[in-house]
Amino acid sequence: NTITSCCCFRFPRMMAGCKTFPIVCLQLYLHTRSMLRTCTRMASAACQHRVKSQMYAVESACKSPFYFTLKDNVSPVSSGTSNAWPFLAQGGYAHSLCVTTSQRVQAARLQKSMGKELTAMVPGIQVVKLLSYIPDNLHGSLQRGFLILDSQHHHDLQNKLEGLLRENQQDIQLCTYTEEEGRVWQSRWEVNGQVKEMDRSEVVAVNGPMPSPFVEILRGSAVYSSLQDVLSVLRESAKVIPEAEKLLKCMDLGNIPEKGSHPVIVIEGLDATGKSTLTESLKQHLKATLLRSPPDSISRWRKTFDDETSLIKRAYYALSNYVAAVDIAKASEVSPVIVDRFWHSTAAYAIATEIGGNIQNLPDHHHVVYQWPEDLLKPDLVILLTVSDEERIHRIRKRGLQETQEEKELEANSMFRQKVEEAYRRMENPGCVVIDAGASREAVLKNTLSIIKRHCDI
Ligand SMILES: Nc1ncnc2c1ncn2[C@@H]1O[C@H](COP(=O)(O)OP(=O)(O)OP(=O)(O)O)[C@@H](O)[C@H]1O
Ligand SMILES: Nc1ccn([C@@H]2O[C@H](COP(=O)(O)O)[C@@H](O)[C@H]2O)c(=O)n1
Repeated sequence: NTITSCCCFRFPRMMAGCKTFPIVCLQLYLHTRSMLRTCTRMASAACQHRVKSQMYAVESACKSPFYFTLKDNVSPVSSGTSNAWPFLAQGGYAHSLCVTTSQRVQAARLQKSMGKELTAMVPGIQVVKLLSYIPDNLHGSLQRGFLILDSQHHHDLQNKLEGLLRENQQDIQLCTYTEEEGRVWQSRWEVNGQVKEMDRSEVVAVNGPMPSPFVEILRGSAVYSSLQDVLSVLRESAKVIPEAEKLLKCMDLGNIPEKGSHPVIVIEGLDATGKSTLTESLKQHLKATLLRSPPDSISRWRKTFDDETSLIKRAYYALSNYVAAVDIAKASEVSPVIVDRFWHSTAAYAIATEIGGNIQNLPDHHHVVYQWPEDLLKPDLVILLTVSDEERIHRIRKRGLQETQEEKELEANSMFRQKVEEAYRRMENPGCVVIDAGASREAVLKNTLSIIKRHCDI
């Protein structure tokens, strides 16, 4: 950046009036371009190699992550190190695949497609999320990937992984882990004409940091904290997703819209907790305007973004709240506004999807991911509807609509539901007022109206 700014701004000013100015400028430009290319190549090459302090974190379904690092990285007195590898029991193998490209949209899309490919590769293998990073530069060094657990040592798996490496040799790093007499070795593979084992290093299990890197990377990769963050991801996405370009054109990038004098009330909750039923009734009772996020103006692209990586999908939903805020602001000048889902839905689902395992793995209370973005119109009241799992599933079945993939997952995965609801409960500024929506429609409406009266000037 410094070189470019010097070339484009400072240098021309210094040279103004000089006859050779255009030639010098061109030479400087070409030189700068070649230097930048060399830098990019060096950075990419550095990514392909091991860095001594590199740490790996493996997501675990029911516990905190499993961490390991190169043995050279661990001081002999460092506590908590052990080499009990849960994955390598009985002569099994494990492989790690990390995406090394630094372009985040490209990296996220490659990771998603690799995840799909790996899961379908060989029956019986297990694929879990893995992060590789350097502790004092987590965001700058982060590489996402997978640990592939092959307890039965399938012969064709290694060939298939080599195929993947060959196809994506500039963008991924492949390592294999084997255990020999209680010591675990990491072999790094590289394409050099053919796929070759480049080097072998001993790795050891170590204690990990709190909060875990899976929590630390949530902000900016699934939970956004400003419109600028969202736009930067969508602008990068627009190079490969035409719908992102169209979406950006819908965004009015003027000032932050200000709420009118009437109250804005958001209704949140898991699917089939009764949000649509309640919001329709509130609309009638309060003579309110009913809006939803995503708003109709951008919902035609929802399916495209639902099929995208978390980074891009969540950017779509985050943006949809900013787009909805413009309508909410206008409507609240003339009547109360009821909003069916808003920011809390975007954040709660993103957190619960990204954080594997159980509720204990969620970011602690008051974490930054639970905070309302400062540049987003703030509602006066957020109500969270909760019902028991049995009742909710009963309502889904009775409703008889076709379920989305996410709804199917929600139905199948009780832990996921609990994490979404707990994330909702941890939201702050504004937090949620929780209503038991398991009662009759009339009782839920009555209870909600009395809470609205208490909190808002209605
Ligand atoms: N209090 C209630 N008691 C019994 N059934 C209810 C109640 N509220 C809503 N229902 C029924 O439960 C089903 C789901 O309700 P609704 O569509 O309002 O939920 P929702 O939260 O908007 O769902 P989604 O988020 O999936 O759109 C509907 O068939 C609705 O008629
Ligand atoms: N503001 C929002 C609204 C929705 N989502 C995502 O959509 C899913 C549910 O939408 P329904 O139309 O079925 O209510 C929800 O699970 C979120 O993933 C969002 O992120 N932000």
